[in-house]
Amino acid sequence: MATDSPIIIALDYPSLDAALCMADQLDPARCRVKVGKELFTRSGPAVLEALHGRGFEVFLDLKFHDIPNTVASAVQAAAEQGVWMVNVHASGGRRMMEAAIQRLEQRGLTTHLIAVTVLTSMQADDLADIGINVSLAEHVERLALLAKQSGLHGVVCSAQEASQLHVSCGEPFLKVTPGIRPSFAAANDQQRIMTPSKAIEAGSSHLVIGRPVTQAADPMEALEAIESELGRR
Ligand SMILES: O=C(O)c1cc(=O)[nH]c(=O)n1[C@@H]1O[C@H](COP(=O)(O)O)[C@@H](O)[C@H]1O
Repeated sequence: MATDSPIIIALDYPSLDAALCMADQLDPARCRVKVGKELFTRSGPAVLEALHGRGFEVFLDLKFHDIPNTVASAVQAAAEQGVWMVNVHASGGRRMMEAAIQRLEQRGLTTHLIAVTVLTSMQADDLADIGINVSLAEHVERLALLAKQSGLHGVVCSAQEASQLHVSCGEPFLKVTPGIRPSFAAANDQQRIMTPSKAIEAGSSHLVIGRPVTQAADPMEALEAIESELGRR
């Protein structure tokens, strides 16, 4: 079931049962869901089947980063399981991204392929630690342009960079933004954060939201507060 909601709920849970318990409170007409490293490592493809069976479009967030052939094969494997979106690290480089998108095209697979620019948990200091001495905004833009030139459908970035990428990468180019924090939520380990409404105003196409909903005392109330902030209820 396709939804026009920009909201993607991150199902960061340690077991299939816990993830499905949350999914069963959600409505596939009102959001998509994201399966990340912990849940997929524990439950494997069974979680994708279970979520697809409930009508959800799934973003499989495994952030592949390896040699081109390995990443292309992993992206193909994800797409053949019917996921709506899958991601790689843009820092894997042009040849890696081109191999991945070409593999999808050769097989007629329509899964969205996007690239992580700079993780939303990072600040300028963290980039300096790994030898990157340009500004964070500049590095995000460089990786986003590389993803676009490699033929990818969009990027993962922070909402703080979305308006800049709207200008430099043009449209249509997906800007999937984690680090979303409604005013009622704690930042946790996220550094580059923004509220849901500001993120949409800045040009985010999709908002990835985890703990502000999944760890709220009443997750549905938290989701509804976000929907009303976005004028969707
Ligand atoms: O690719 C991602 O989804 C991602 C990229 C990024 O730069 N930052 C980031 O937080 N994420 C994911 O987005 C989700 C954010 O969750 P919360 O911080 O709980 O809202 C987590 O599942 C992260 O793995």
